[in-house]
Amino acid sequence: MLTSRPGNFRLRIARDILQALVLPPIALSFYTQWTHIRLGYWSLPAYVLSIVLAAVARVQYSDFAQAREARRLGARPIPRVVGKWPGNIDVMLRFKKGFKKGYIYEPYLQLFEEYQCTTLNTRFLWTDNIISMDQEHSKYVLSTGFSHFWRGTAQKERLENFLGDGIFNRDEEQWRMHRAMARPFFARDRISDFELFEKHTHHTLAILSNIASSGRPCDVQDLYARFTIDASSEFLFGQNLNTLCGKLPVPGCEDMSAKGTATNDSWGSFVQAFEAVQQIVTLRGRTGNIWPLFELFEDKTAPYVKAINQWIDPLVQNTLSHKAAMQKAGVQSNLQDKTFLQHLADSTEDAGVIRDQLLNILLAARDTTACLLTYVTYFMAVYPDVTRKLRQEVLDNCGQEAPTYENIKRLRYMKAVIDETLRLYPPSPYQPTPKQTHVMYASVARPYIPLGVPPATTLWGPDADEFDPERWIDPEKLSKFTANPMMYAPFSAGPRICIGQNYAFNEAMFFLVRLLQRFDTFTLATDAQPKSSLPPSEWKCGTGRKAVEMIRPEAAMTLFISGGLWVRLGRSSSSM
Ligand code: HEM
Repeated sequence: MLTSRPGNFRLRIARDILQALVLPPIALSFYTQWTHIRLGYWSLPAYVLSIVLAAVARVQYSDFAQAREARRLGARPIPRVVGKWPGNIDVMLRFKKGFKKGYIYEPYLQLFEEYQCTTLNTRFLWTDNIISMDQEHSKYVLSTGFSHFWRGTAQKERLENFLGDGIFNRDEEQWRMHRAMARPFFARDRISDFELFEKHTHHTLAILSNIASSGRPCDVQDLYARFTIDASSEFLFGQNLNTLCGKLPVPGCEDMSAKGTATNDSWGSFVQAFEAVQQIVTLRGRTGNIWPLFELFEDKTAPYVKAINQWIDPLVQNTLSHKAAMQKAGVQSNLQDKTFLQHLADSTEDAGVIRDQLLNILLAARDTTACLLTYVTYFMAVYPDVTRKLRQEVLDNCGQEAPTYENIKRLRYMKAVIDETLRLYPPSPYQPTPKQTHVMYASVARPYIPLGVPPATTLWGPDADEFDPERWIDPEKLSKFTANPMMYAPFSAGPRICIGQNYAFNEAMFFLVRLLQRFDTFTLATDAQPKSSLPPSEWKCGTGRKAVEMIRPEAAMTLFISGGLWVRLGRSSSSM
């Protein structure tokens, strides 16, 4: 049931090329033979013309069919981007440059502003691609109209080698099965296992204290990723990956990885590969459905996936060996005593499936919560008043003790800081969701656009791009969100809503309590930041967050800070 792999991307592009470039000349050749027309010198131009005419006819027919369908459904067509060059190639090139040099989401924002709308069809190379930051649209795609949408073949083609059979890359039966299998492991008693959080938090803080006492800066983005992967691997797979024990990036001399920094050891190789492959699949998405043309002779993800597998396969093998040993010994354990990985192994012997699901969950659990903690730390560094207020709340409610579930529920200001951070920097900003059945949305990338642009201002008010945790406390400010909850959905919505949301909140809040009990100042260490990752000076002339940003936010499947977040931590005198 689990192993039906989507088609090979080379076969698909070969079929497309055949349809576009070979079939029209063949049809013309049959026609000329049948009608005994001799083309002579005109053969070549006629064949070329047949290709062009067939392409035009295909596009015209698709437009006609869409318009007819829109009339039938009483739908309003989505405005199309009209570039200067055929196939909107000029806009594509502008996007490429914008994503490389500009501020995050800028290419999308510019288009929305140019066309004065919140949903647009970019129609690169005559292929519909809908981008939207419209809340009603999101609600329909993710929730009320869920059954009309799916991940679809295009996404699977892009991600197959990386995420394969995992939950993010599957639809319908396979997705339902993954979700049903994972759900019991996120029940409240399991996700409130604070002993586990304490163990990994303690380890992380010991490292931070050691670095802080020497006055050195630390790339907390890298450290938080180690913390989240160690905690979640033990929580879900019963195995501590112990990445916190590895070598740490050294300020000023560390190589930049695709996202942050990476050490030159086994963990570093995994990180390099894990992040590089995310960049490649993001680029594939931005290139449109012709991306296989650039990978005809090599699947660019292949070497990285190989490196990831080398790191992850021992985990899978351990699980299968454990299962075999249990079976041999005739031991039957119930669900309550199993880890998620053991439960998964009970349903399949296929090491590939186990590996894929493992990787999907690690991606979900590592990068997202690490991103949240990284951006909260960024804001604590930029706004010392926020840090002071957070710390006071922590000391008032928890003193120097490890927080309990009940303590955490009372930390209203901390929850507001987290919500505000997720509003400005949603760790998982895109959820490509193409249509499955007849609806008037062809395919949807759903960028969250929380910045200072007109639509965001219309939703959140004139201070939309400002970091203001009071937005989540002050009743008048909060009423904006309560009247329209879809304007804030960092965990997505509908049947595919994040399954780890409460785990993430518990983990992040637990960690922040312990962090603030020990440290009271956070200072950005731009001297340690790799130079190429600093925000370009021209950003200062921009608007909204771009003008004030002291780091460079970027997105490749998940959000991150280019080059990492380097900070110096000041130890509180009242700490343990
Ligand atoms: C701040 C932290 C987190 C954020 C912002 C977040 C956000 C999201 C979003 C937006 C989705 C939908 C993605 C899509 O449809 O493509 C999602 C799905 C998911 N998340 Fe999270 N997530 C977080 C933490 C976690 C953690 C810690 C775990 C597990 C330990 C987790 C597990 C999952 C899983 C398994 C899915 C797939 C659900 C499905 O397709 O049915 N997430 N998350």
